[in-house]
Amino acid sequence: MSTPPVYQNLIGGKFVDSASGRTFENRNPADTREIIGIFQDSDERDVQAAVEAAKRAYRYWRLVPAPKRGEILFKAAQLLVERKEQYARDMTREMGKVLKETRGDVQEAIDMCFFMAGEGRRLYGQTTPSEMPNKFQMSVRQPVGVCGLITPWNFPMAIPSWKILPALIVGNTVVIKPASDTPLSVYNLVQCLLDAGIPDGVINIVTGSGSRVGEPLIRHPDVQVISFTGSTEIGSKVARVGAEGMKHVSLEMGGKNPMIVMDDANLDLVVDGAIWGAFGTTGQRCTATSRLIAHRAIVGELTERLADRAERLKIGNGLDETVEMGPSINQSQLETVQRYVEIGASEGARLVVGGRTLRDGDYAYGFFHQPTIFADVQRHMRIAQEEIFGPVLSIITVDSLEEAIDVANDVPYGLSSAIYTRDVNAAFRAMRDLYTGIVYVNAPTIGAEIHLPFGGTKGTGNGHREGGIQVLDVFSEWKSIYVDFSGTLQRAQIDNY
Ligand SMILES: NC(=O)C1=CN([C@@H]2O[C@H](COP(=O)(O)OP(=O)(O)OC[C@H]3O[C@@H](n4cnc5c(N)ncnc54)[C@H](OP(=O)(O)O)[C@@H]3O)[C@@H](O)[C@H]2O)C=CC1
Ligand SMILES: O=C(O)CCC(=O)C(=O)O
Repeated sequence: MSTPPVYQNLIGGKFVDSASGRTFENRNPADTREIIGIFQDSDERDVQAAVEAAKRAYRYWRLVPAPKRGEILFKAAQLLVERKEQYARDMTREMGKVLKETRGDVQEAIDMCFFMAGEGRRLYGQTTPSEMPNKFQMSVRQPVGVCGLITPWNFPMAIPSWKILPALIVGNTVVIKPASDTPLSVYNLVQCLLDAGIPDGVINIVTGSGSRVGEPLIRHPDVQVISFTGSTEIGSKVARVGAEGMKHVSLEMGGKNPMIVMDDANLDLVVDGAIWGAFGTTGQRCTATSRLIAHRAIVGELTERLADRAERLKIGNGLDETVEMGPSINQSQLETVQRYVEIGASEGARLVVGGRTLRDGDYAYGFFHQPTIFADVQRHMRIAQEEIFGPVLSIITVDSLEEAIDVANDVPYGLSSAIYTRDVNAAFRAMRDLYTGIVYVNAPTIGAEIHLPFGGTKGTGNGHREGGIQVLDVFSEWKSIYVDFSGTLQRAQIDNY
């Protein structure tokens, strides 16, 4: 076997070893015998050096005209296009999802890069008329400073791009801590930005554990913005620390996404949508369809058809183009799936298909689990309330649209939802009443596009959005500017206040 490549931290434009000299391995979740790379096991000292570098670079980068920053991003997007296939293959090896999906992940980074490049020529502010004669006023966005970005493993390039690119276009500098399961995709993205001409210190990468790298990063007094995607447990910690330091904090923490299927729905569409919504990316999307809320009139036929399709899904190494579902990301995630399967059975849900870990033959060295469907699930069971982040779909039966919407909203999360119906009135009522950040009509809960806001209500986040121009609010401050060109002290101004 060839020696795995070694990746160093990127600090101030230089690739350097961690202060401790320690490293860790990144292995392929479909075949853990394969080491993807050796990465730096960093600590607080490396975070300190990276934040200092980002702080120095900020003095220069914030003054680079935004259209120039946009040109660099545009060039990076072109490089990503050229390297897309290689990066998708790297991502499948480090994360496990199938090639079609990793190509989509890189494509999202490309889209975000072009989108934010264009923002370099907009970054629109406002002008308003003044209450005074001879006075002009406007509001402009200004950068905030050093941004600390903490990213998950399920969208190893897309999610980092949703954070890095808006931060940079506004004029901030960044320190990113990638998920330890998928750091390579962040290196690939950043390499394109470096090759496109991003100056030293504007982007810094520090790899290592959440506790030794993530924590010091969020606590660092010179980090003004924290953008985090991951678990609710860590997200709430980030929020608490951020509040103490009066930082901008943006959190995206998952979902328990419902797909409502009414009795008039096109079941061919539903079966396709539910299979990819639930089992695409092995269920490891925060937008994954994890609850199917089906009308009693069609639930029997739908359950049978879904079970048949799920049973025939080809599971394996995502580099094989015929494979449809890859492994879970790691042993702990696989154990979570197993635990929830046991919980579902013990709660009295009916296991329709799947439910087992795959260990034989080609599966022996990976974290594979069968696509699993439970029927007769009651709305308050744990498998209907808690995010599993694995290939498990719960089917809940309802008798009306009102009940379906009530069940759909009755969870602690509010990221994405879907309704399948041919009744335009039902569709509009669902669009109005589903309390989620994203609603799909006759499409599954996955597949967001980057130029609309992405994020959710309730426990999904803290009110911010990634994607769309709304993401710029996380990475900027508004400054209102008043220019008085009368040459005198205007009386009305004094009298008014
Ligand atoms: N909303 C989403 O898209 C995602 C949701 N999840 C949810 O989270 C669950 C667990 O996944 P997991 O990867 O463990 O999620 P985590 O929240 O632990 O990890 C997300 C990121 O936070 C980092 N991190 C971990 N601990 C800390 C800390 N104390 N301070 C700062 N940063 C930290 C991680 O680093 P490191 O990788 O080094 O641990 C990683 O980069 C999943 O089952 C799923 O429910 C997970 C991923 C994405
Ligand atoms: O499929 C989507 O809508 C995007 C999903 C996503 O970004 C996520 O699961 O974190």
